[in-house]
Amino acid sequence: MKAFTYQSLPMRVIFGEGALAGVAGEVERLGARSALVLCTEAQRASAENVARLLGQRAAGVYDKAQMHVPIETAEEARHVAADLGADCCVAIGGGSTIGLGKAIAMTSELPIVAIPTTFAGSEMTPIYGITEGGLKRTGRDARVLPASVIYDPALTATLPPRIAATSGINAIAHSVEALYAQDANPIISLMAEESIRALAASLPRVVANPGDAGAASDALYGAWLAGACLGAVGMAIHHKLCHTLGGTFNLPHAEMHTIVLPHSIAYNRHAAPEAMARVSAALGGAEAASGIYDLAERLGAPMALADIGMPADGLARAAELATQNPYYNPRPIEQAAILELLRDAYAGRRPPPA
Ligand SMILES: NC(=O)C1=CN([C@@H]2O[C@H](COP(=O)(O)OP(=O)(O)OC[C@H]3O[C@@H](n4cnc5c(N)ncnc54)[C@H](OP(=O)(O)O)[C@@H]3O)[C@@H](O)[C@H]2O)C=CC1
Ligand SMILES: O=C(O)/C=C\C(=O)CC(=O)O
Repeated sequence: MKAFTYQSLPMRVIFGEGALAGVAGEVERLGARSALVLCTEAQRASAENVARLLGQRAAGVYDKAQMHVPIETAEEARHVAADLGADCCVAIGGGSTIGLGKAIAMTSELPIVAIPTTFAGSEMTPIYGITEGGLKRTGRDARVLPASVIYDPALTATLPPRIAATSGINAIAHSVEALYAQDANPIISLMAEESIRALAASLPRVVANPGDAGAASDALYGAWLAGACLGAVGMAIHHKLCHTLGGTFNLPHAEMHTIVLPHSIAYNRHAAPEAMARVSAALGGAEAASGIYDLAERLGAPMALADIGMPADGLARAAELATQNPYYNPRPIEQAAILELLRDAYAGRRPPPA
């Protein structure tokens, strides 16, 4: 086995049906006494329930979390936390809400208790993303890694099937890229393959029956593993493309990942054969690129960038931006080939056989 480094991330995880009831204990364990509860407007009722569970340890609720964390929202939330004298944030929601908690932690070092309600996996990473002037800036900062994560499958039960499907494939994308990461290692690759297997097997059950607690639990387990992979190793062309498309064209995050992933895999299919074999094994033998495409289609996910608001005349610009300061990738990043990838994703074409 080749030499590698592996560093586990310092956090505590509670997983299971009813785990939400432990939120006050997690805040207390951090030594915090005044938690700002973060959410989106639509999930305010969930946040107010968390505040009730926190009792005297609740400082208030801030309900303006938004996708891609606009800097204006981040700065307003930072002021609210300071004005309330918050000494902790509790983020209940998807990656947008957890991302807001990270933006507050970046400048205040307030610890985060993350309560994910999608499969995005942000709770497991020290990665932040903040959007300013139409460009999304991402980076790694130990201060933004949540101190505690509460996974309660009941909280994903209200996810609309389309969101559950695409958020699950967002998680699969983390694991796919972890398998061919420049700093890939056997431990994370084991987690990545298991993550893809668990998600590919459970997402059809979640979409068919959102109330299936066992399916939700299996999907959340897969998302946890995927998030841990994303937090532990570097990403490649697929995540670079999605950050470019998300930040510059403000496309819906999980749908964008779902549409682009099969094409990113196809781009790398001959440059990372071992990774492709592990994706295929996790899919039960299907070829990696077309297997992910077929899974997404079976889940009823959108399959074309054209259908989620990508302007046709933006493709060349996207290819140009995505190839500036590119992430590591197993295959060399060539702008013309990336533009072809984006055109296939724009049209929603099924990747050709390997
Ligand atoms: N830093 C990191 O490591 C990572 C960051 N991200 C970031 O996170 C964001 C994407 O995360 P994602 O979770 O996909 O997006 P959101 O948090 O925006 O959630 C996606 C959608 O799901 C809805 N939703 C969430 N939870 C529920 C629920 N329990 N019931 C019903 N609807 C629900 C939201 O509705 P509503 O908005 O109305 O609440 C929203 O419409 C992006 O900004 C991305 O960049 C993603 C992965 C990793
Ligand atoms: O954009 C961020 O907040 C940082 C990372 C991610 O979104 C990972 C991903 O693209 O799913």
